[in-house]
Parts: sequence; C-alpha cells; structure tokens
Amino acid sequence: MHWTPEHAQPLNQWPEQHLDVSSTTPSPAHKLELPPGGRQRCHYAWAHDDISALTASNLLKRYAEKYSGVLDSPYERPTLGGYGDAAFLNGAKGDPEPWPGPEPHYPLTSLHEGLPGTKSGSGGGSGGLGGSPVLAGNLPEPLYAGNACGAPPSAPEYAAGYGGGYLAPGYCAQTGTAMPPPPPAALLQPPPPPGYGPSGPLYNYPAGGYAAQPGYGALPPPPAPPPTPYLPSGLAAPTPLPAPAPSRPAPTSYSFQAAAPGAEAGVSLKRKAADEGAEGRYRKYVYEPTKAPAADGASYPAADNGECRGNGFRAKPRGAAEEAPGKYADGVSLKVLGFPVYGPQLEPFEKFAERAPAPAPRGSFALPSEEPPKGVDPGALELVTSKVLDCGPPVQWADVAGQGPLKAALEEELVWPLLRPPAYPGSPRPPRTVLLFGPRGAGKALLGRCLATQLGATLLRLRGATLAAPGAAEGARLLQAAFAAARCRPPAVLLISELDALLPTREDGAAATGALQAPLLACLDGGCGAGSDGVLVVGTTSRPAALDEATRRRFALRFYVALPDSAARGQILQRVLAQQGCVLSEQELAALVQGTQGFSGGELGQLCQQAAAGAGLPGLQRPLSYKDLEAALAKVGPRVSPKDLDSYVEWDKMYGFGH
Ligand SMILES: Nc1ncnc2c1ncn2[C@@H]1O[C@H](COP(=O)(O)OP(=O)(O)OP(=O)(O)O)[C@@H](O)[C@H]1O
Ligand SMILES: [Mg+2]
Repeated sequence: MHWTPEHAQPLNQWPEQHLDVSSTTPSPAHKLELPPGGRQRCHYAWAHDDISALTASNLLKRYAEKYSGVLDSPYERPTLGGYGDAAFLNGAKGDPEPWPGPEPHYPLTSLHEGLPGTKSGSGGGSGGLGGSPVLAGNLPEPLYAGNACGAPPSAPEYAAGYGGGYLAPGYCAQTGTAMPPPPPAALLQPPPPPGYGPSGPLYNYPAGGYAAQPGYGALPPPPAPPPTPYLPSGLAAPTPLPAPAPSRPAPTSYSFQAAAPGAEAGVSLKRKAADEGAEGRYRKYVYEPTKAPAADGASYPAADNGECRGNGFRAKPRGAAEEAPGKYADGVSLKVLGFPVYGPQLEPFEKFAERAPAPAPRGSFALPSEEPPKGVDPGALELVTSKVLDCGPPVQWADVAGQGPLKAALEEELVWPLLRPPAYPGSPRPPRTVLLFGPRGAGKALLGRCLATQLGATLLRLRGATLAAPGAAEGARLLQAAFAAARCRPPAVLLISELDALLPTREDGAAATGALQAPLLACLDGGCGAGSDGVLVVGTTSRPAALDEATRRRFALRFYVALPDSAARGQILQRVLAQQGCVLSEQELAALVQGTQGFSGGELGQLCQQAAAGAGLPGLQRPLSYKDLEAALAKVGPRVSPKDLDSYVEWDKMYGFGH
C-alpha cells in the first residue's frame, strides 16, 4: 500500500477520492479512525477505482461465484445479510431503524462479503451481514418470530441470517406471503461438486468449465466461458452459470399448446389463428384442386380467374394480363395473339369452394307472404306464375367458372347486406336492383340464378324480347304481373334478361318496344310491388349503352360481366366435354383453351355442340376427339368484337361499380 496524504481525509470523503490500492494495509490514520468492526468496510472503500488486473480478476471471481449461487440454486435462500447489502447498494446506507446494538455506527462490512450465496459459517469465511460474527451477536433472535409477516421461526442454522431486525414492515408486504420454514439442511445443500464445496479451495475453477455435475447429469456441459477482455490471459474466467435443470416443468403456455386438440408439434395455436386470419373472409375463394369433374354434373369445377386486387385472392396467373378485355385491338385475329400456354398452374381445375347450403332467408329480405296486390290481372298473374317461375337446379358460386372478383363483389355488396338484418331502424336500405352487363353468353343470367340460390329466393325469369313480342299493352300487363308474382313470394329474385329490349332504340323512338319503358320504371320504383323489401330485381343486358339515364339510375348496382379468362374457359370446356364423354389430354385442352380466346361461355358450349354435329355424333357412338373440336373451331368463332369489348370497359368506367 502506497499511502498518500489524501488518505488522511475523513472517511465520508473517501468515495470521492482517487485511491491507489496496491496493498490491503490501511494507513495509520485510517487505523486510528476506524472502529474494529468497520475495518472490512474500509478495506472495501479503498478498493474503489484503480485496482490491479489481478485484484479485479479475483473480485470478479468472487462475485461470480456468489451471484451464481443466488441465481441458480433452487434451495438457496437469501440471507438477511443479502437484503442488508442490497439496501446498501441502493444507496440506503444501513437500516432505517436505529441499530439496537451497542456499537453506535453502522457495522461496515465489505460489499462482496455481504452478498448472498455464501451461507453463514461456510468455508468461504464470508457470510451475509447476518452471518457476520459482529452482527450475529447483536441480532435479537425473537425479532424475527414476532415480525409482521407472521412467519414461523427460522431453522436453527439460519437463526442468525434471519435476524428480524432487518425485516422492515414493507418487506412483508412485498412478499405477500409468509416466508416458509427453510427446508432441511440436506436439501439446502446438495452434494457439492469436487472443488466447489466449502472444504475445497474456494476458487478452484477448472479452466474448461466443470464436468457434468451430479444434479445436472443429463445436461450437456455448460459452454466455455466467453473470453473477457477484463481478464489478463492465463487467468481462468469465472465459471458461467450452470444451465437450468431439464426436469423443470415447461412453461404453462407450452404445455397448454401441446395439450390442445389438434395442435401439432411445433405449431402454436397463435400461428394457426394467424394463418386463418391471413386468408380471412376470402378463404372460400381459395380453390381446392379436384381430381375429376363432378360426377352428377351439377357444378363446374371452377377456378379463380386470378384477378385478385390484393384482397386475399391468389396472384394473377402468368400472362393473364394479355387477356384483359379491351386489348384485342388493331383488328388482329384473336387466335394469333400471343397467349400463354395453358399450363399446369391452371390445371387441374380448381373448384370454387363449396358453400354451405343457401342460407335461410332472414333479415328484411324475408318478409311474410302478402295477399296479391290489387289492380293486377289474376289471369296474367297465373300466367306469369306458371311460365315465369324458374324451378331449375340451384346454382352455387362454384358453378360459375372464374369471375372471382365479381362473385366476391356480388356477395359483399348484395347478398350479405340483404341477408343481414338492418343494424338499426332507419339504417340504409340494402340495394334491391342490380344490373349485370357484358357480352352475350358471358354468364349474366347464370349469375342471376346464382344470386337467387344464395339468397334462398324464388326465381322468376323474364326476357325482354318475350315481353315485347305480344305488343306494348300485353307486355306491360305481363310485366306488372311478374312484379306482383315476385312480391307474393318473398324473398324473390326477378331476373329480366335483355333489358334493353324493353327500351326504345334511337331509331324507333317511341315505338312499340319503347312503350314498355314507362311500366318498367314504374315497377322498379315500387309501383308494381317491386319496391317491397322481399324482391331483388336483376336486369341483364349486352347493350348497356342502350340504357338511358332514367333506367340506368334505377339500378343501384351495375357490374361488368367479362368474358371468361383462360382458366375459366378451361373449366367450362372440360365440363361440357365431359358431359359428351370427351376427355382431352392436358396438351389438347391447353391448345383448345388457347384457340378459344375471346369466346364467351355460351360460345364455348356452341363450339362443343358444333363439334358433335360435325362429327355426326348425335347418338354419341364415339366420344368427341380433339380433331372434331379443331374442325368446329373453323366454323365457330367469337361474336363480340374487340371494339365492343372496349366499349364495355368504357361504360364500366363511367357507370359501373368495378370489382
Ligand atoms: N362463367 C361461366 N361458367 C359456367 N358457365 C357459363 C359461364 N358463362 C356462361 N356460361 C354458360 O354459357 C351459357 C350462357 O350463359 P348466360 O345465359 O348466363 O349468358 P348471358 O350473359 O346471360 O347471355 P345473354 O346476354 O345472351 O343473355 C349458359 O349455358 C351458361 O351456363
Ligand atoms: Mg342471358
């Protein structure tokens, strides 16, 4: 120790001083000032800042050992001295209560010697504060038993350590429960590993870490301590904390997951929930591949046309953009336009996920039947009921090939609002009219039938041309009767195809057909009972430009039904051909899909009929072949021109609702 004059300053200024400690011998002045019990603390106070590497290494080892004892041992109980030192560490230099012992000053003790982890009386020679010979002698034993925690008295070997004088009232409140009696000494001290027990050298650390300990035999040896820059080379680093015992129970959440029904190993329920949330409400539009078309032919093994707009649908198939309507310009033949080969990603056809059976009508869309409205010709009503009522098979979403975004839009904006009961009186009325426009044979009527199925509604079908044929007066009578019949059967869907046939053309003006516009508008306004809550009017047209503004405004929703894309064409073809007993190879089907670009669903059906007729197979003596279809392709072609397709797109931009 190189004593310097600054060491002679009062003790309370020492922490601020810069001490040079190379010896553990205090200066004579210090020896004079300090009481005998406080020498250890003086010793600590000197070792403040500038210490040699060797001293630092020794200190580090000692702290590591003591803290590891606290953190790791499940039997270890912090001695009271530990709390006392913790208070010291936090800046509370001593007990808040006056020390009852004869010694007037706080018994200073070295910080590292007051740390828990070394039991009182251990071979380490340093116990907690309670273990200090000075303190142990001064601690009144009964204080612990009588403290506010109400804990039982400590075991004899812990009597000194559990000196109640250190148990402030707040301590009991922190624990919340009474401190249980310490376990037997045999449990408290498992057999120490060689070199680790009190009898062995205190810092006998093997440089490479300990071998497997008796209590941790199943564990792999702990990893070698990382190199520390604080230790000079050649000094063994402190032993790292041993790994936790494997026999400890798993956290509650893990055991719950493992026990949850259906939970797979390594897959948490949270992840599963997230997966479900990711697909969300469009889960039903993720198609499952089907091995073969439906045996009964009831539904198409349809697929998503991939026109997802980032709302959960699958990405658009490669090259599908080339097929977008309005891009068949410049008079180029459709068949020579580049088109992606109908590849494996489009086949096998994926089935539009089966829905549950049509939901039972509920909400405001299901109204009780009412008496036939007055003013309607009973004869016409009977006629309409017998002729107009559609009793065809139900059409599910899966029966409509492609059109994924359109189906989603129809379901969201029409089916769900109609089936959902109104949120509150006076809430906005769900739409009761929808216009589907697009090329002929694109599937407008099919979608109208599907809507009726989804709504669980009665379907009544009218054709504009049929209504207009017998004359304006008769047509108006039938029209009113049809609306009245729909009103009598709520919920009902009144499907009016070829709506444009009821409207005046530019040429004929107020001709006979145009005379039906007024009754149509009157019925759409509710004059014929169509305005009732239980009737949905679906109008379809392939000439949307023929609709004047008055008629157009009567339809709250207007959706464009585009031509089927390649995937949808493949599905339609596959199904129609399967009905005729024709099964094409993958390559043949791909070629056929490529050659029918611009065909509507109706035209695809005509192609197959033409192939059968051209092959002279009315009785189906042999199944259709690809050659028959190739021959039919030369005779049947798409009727809609690229210019017409562009006009649909334009009208959709102006008056449509998009999807
Ligand atoms: N997306 C499709 N999926 C399955 N079949 C379809 C599809 N589109 C059309 N079809 C079939 O094509 C034929 C014609 O369909 P639909 O009558 O619905 O067309 P449309 O648009 O109403 O034609 P139009 O304008 O002439 O009334 C029907 O047999 C229908 O089943
Ligand atoms: Mg139709």
